[in-house]
Amino acid sequence: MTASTFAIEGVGMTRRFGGFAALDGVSLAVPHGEIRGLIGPNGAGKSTLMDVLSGRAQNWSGKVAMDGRDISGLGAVERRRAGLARSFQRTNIFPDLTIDEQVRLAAATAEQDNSDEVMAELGLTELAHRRAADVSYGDQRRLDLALALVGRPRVLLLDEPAAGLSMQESMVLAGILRDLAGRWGVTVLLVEHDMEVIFSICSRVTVLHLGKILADGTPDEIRRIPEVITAYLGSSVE
Ligand SMILES: Nc1ncnc2c1ncn2[C@@H]1O[C@H](COP(=O)(O)OP(=O)(O)OP(=O)(O)O)[C@@H](O)[C@H]1O
Repeated sequence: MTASTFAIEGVGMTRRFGGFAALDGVSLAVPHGEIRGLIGPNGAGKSTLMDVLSGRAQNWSGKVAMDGRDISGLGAVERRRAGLARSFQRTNIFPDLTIDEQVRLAAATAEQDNSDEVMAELGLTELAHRRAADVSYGDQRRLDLALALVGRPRVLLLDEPAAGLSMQESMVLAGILRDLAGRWGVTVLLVEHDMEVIFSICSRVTVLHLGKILADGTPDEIRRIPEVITAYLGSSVE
């Protein structure tokens, strides 16, 4: 056990492109075991924030800590070894490799190889020997999630895992994620445009707008904020 209550914490995170601040002094702390939603309109800075937390960003300032340990100086691979995994907005798979090959490849960068367990949890065992290009889009999204989950990371950063899925497929994926995160004790930061997914599995939601935090609260609090209603929920709250 550590003294810190926060599995992942970013303090004063700033990233500029020229004179433009894509991320402008953002601080965010996610307690152990929480599934935190991160929402905001296109260009709000969500992917930039994920880049800074995961170690992919160059030229940023501020601090990132896991369990209270400053990991700001670590690169993406070192952070992954430290238990911080990330999935990407666009599918990150190699079309010509089999599902089994890709999961094992991802496991090579993690501390423990639990490929079989992850494939079973995500319903990929039956498809393990098929090429990624030959399975359905929904299966590919579950493979993306498997690649992030292999090695049982302590913290998982997910960038739109439900993108392109039907409502039903999205809710199934959300259920798998909630169940696994709960059983494995994974802390999750989830960027997702699908509000049904966000509101169904997140205990708190942070709203990012123009590189700053606009609001932070429970799903019930967030769904009453006028900017959120306008951007995501149409004119009615109910
Ligand atoms: N490499 C880059 N060079 C210049 N500007 C960039 C770069 N990457 C991001 N930006 C700008 O930074 C801002 C934040 O982008 P970011 O991708 O983080 O937003 P986002 O909230 O993830 O958006 P989306 O929901 O569309 O993915 C945008 O205005 C974007 O144009």
